[in-house]
Amino acid sequence: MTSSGPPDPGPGSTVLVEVTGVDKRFGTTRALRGVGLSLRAGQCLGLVGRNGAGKSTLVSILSGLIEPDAGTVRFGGEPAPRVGDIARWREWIATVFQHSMIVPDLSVAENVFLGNTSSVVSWRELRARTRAIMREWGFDIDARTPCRELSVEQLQIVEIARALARGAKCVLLDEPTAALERQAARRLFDRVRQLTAGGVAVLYISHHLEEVFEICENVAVLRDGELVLTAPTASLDRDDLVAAMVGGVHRAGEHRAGEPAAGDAGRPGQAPDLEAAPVVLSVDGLESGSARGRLGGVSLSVHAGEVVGVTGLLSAGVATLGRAVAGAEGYAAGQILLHGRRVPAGGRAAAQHAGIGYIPEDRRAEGFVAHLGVAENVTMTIAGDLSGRTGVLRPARRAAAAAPLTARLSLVSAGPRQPAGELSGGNQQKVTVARTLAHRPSLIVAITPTRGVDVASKELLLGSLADVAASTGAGVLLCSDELSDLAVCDRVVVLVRGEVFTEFSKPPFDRDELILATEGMKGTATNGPVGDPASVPAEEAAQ
Ligand SMILES: Nc1ncnc2c1ncn2[C@@H]1O[C@H](COP(=O)(O)OP(=O)(O)OP(=O)(O)O)[C@@H](O)[C@H]1O
Repeated sequence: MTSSGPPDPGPGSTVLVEVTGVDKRFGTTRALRGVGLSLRAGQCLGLVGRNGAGKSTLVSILSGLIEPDAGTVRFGGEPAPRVGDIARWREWIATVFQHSMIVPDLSVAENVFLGNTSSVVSWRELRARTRAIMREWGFDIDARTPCRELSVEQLQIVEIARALARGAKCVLLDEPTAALERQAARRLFDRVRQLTAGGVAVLYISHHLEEVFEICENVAVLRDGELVLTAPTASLDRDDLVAAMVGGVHRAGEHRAGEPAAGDAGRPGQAPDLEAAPVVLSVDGLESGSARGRLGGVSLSVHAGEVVGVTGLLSAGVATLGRAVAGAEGYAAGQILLHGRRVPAGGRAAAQHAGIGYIPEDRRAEGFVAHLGVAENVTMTIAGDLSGRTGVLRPARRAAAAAPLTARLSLVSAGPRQPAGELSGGNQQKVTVARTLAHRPSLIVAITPTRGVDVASKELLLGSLADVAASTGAGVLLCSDELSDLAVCDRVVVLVRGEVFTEFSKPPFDRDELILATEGMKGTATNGPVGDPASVPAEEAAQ
């Protein structure tokens, strides 16, 4: 099953893109070593690997953004254009990145043909061509709409349409469901099938293995920069994939040597009566008019040692609630009390001072300082304690203080001094989490904390949050639309249109009931609990 070179093209399937022996170094980090793979017409190849395995580096090379140190990229049997000749590169490959490359102030048609027009432009013509593409592929978006008015799903469609307009034969989708709701993710799967049926090759990068099983014919696994497995998805099960990713036999519930298992910390000893524990957080009648999801009078509480999940659809106000409690945004009415004391509204510094740790949704904007080293980021909020009376804080002391936290989250870096901005996306998220854990807050607000984190690290991350709650008596407010995150919670509050719709207070929580509740319906349990990977079909996992 293991192979390091490009897999043999099956009969009748044309190899459109072929990568052989690709190496890429960043300083001392060997991000890719001798990687080879093929993208074939009409096939969807999944690309998976742990955080830092080299997926984004390979995507950047395939997208013509960076040059490999060694190895070749061939399009249709010919050497690829030189790096930088973006126009010719886009005739073969177009990438839909996690962060939208759409210009919000331009219309759909302008974005579809952005950088793809001769100097004399007939907008009428471009609109007509955009309409033709939308029609051909069954996309339903008006070519004249300004992109700022579109949803995340529609923006993705515009990016796919842009790829098709350039005649790209291969489309790379990098974590495409990360910001999509369940139904939108399902529609995306249909579009991927449509693309492959039309002869397009798709490279599908995801941490959601269920998605890979659902839509990819083949899957390639990167581990520490090496391609360790390429195989038909039908010949593997989830455990095989995880084993290839982590490098060893990994069965559900097992963990790597030296890493604490999620189960160890999942709900250690199940604190007998959390309701009787003192109230850490009390949210009272919170109202907000936030454009990202309003709140219409939300009240809830979190007790010491308790992990309370908050979930709902994208616009239900889940992130708004988390951001307001963390002091990252203001609110119109209501109050937030920590240990009975009112927390000033809308000030992150004041909230942190009061004891509220924050794992933000947008780690790039709020989570870490890119040019500072890993250890400096992790210990940023405890620098005063570490330097003690002398006021001198040596890098070695920072590194020693950060080490247990980064090890616990299995953070991959070139060392404690590596700038956080150079880390892979998932490892940047781990820096954010480690920093929050470091200052031992009495309440942790985490918003979609496992987004972009690999499947094995998710367990570690969630386990760490639960462990902190159990061992220090901190409260955790876990705001997430990923149902599998909620398995670690003691209670789950479901928001619908900015109001508390219902509460689940007895784990394990039934995923079907949770889904129904997020849609504003109440049902009867029929299926397995959340967090059981075997029982979470792709549409739920795609949340
Ligand atoms: N510009 C850079 N400078 C230094 N190191 C880098 C740079 N870009 C990537 N790396 C390193 O290369 C390795 C591979 O990173 P890459 O982003 O490709 O991983 P990934 O598989 O995409 O991870 P994730 O799942 O977290 O997004 C990591 O160790 C990362 O720190």
